[in-house]
Amino acid sequence: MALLEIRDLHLGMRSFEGEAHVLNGIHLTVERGEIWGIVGETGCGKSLTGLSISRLVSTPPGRYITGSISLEGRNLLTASEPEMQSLRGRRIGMIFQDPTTNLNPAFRVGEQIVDVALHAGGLDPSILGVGAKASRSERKKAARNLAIDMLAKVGIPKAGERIDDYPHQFSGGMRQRVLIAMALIGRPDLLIADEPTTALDVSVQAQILRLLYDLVQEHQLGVLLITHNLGVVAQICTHVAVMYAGNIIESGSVREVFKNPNHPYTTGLLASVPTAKMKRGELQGLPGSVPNLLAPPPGCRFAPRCAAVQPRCTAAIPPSVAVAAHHEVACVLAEPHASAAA
Ligand SMILES: Nc1ncnc2c1ncn2[C@@H]1O[C@H](COP(=O)(O)OP(=O)(O)OP(=O)(O)O)[C@@H](O)[C@H]1O
Repeated sequence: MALLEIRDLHLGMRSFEGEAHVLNGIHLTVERGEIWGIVGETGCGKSLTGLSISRLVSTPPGRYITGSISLEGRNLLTASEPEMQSLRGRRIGMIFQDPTTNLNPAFRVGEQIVDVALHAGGLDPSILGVGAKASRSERKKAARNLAIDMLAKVGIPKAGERIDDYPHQFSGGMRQRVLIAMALIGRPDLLIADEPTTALDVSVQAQILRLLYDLVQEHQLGVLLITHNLGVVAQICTHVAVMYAGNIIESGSVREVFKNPNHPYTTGLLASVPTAKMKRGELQGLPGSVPNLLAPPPGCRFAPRCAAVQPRCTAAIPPSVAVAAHHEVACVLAEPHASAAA
């Protein structure tokens, strides 16, 4: 059974201007030990996919959500709110972009991480390693020790002392490490990391990504890494899902998709990445912009920007077809490759 299985996920949002169909039939399967890079231009639905899995899309503005999201067979869309709360504290870990807004400046780092450890320990006593009859002070002590261990594990030097500092006494990279420690303290099976290193300088970014990679090797969790950075995906992800205007238009193993991109959007996205070897003026951008999701174009939503558009592209959304093992593409251009692969 897959760790995470998303089938035909649709999400609608209501705003002052009208109703936007922001996720438009997402399919995704994540196994343990896989790190999926979710990429695509701004506004294509990456964050809302992550928030839908943890069921954190508030209603309103969320209007409807249909399809299924299964965590080892349990459909999260039909789970009760208390069940979701315990899943979020234990089996699903989340890291968001900005460490300054996700730590409360008024409380010591230790108090915040110990709270998370106590919550996780309440859901699964084995996490704290104390018996069911342990007193509150014994549980608190175990939670503090666990918090210090986790902080040390994510590379906070002198964790036993730093745990009593306030967030403003930590650098941006260290605050992000604290958030990673918090997300991992419940030993999650699935980690959703939404641009976890965007606000950090490149050397800290590299350290944190290395840490994530090592943790996946050690604990065999599944990760969804939402990012704009295709270089990061090439470095640490095993798989990639390319999103465009609410759909996954190409997905598969990083090696296969990056070596042999089939969808014109993926090709354009890869051509937009600057490299040190490029000559001045050689960098290509993608012409046009993501469509307004209040009134998306008919058929393939990329058609108005596509240089290879054909009349049938606007008739219906092309189905996703396998063009090789671990490589699927939703584009009419991929159909001949699909028959050849079959
Ligand atoms: N609360 C909301 N109300 C209405 N529409 C929303 C709301 N939140 C997001 N959207 C719309 O949903 C679409 C997808 O948003 P989402 O945040 O998932 O994009 P994203 O791919 O993560 O973008 P970015 O890379 O900029 O974070 C966007 O068009 C956005 O305008």
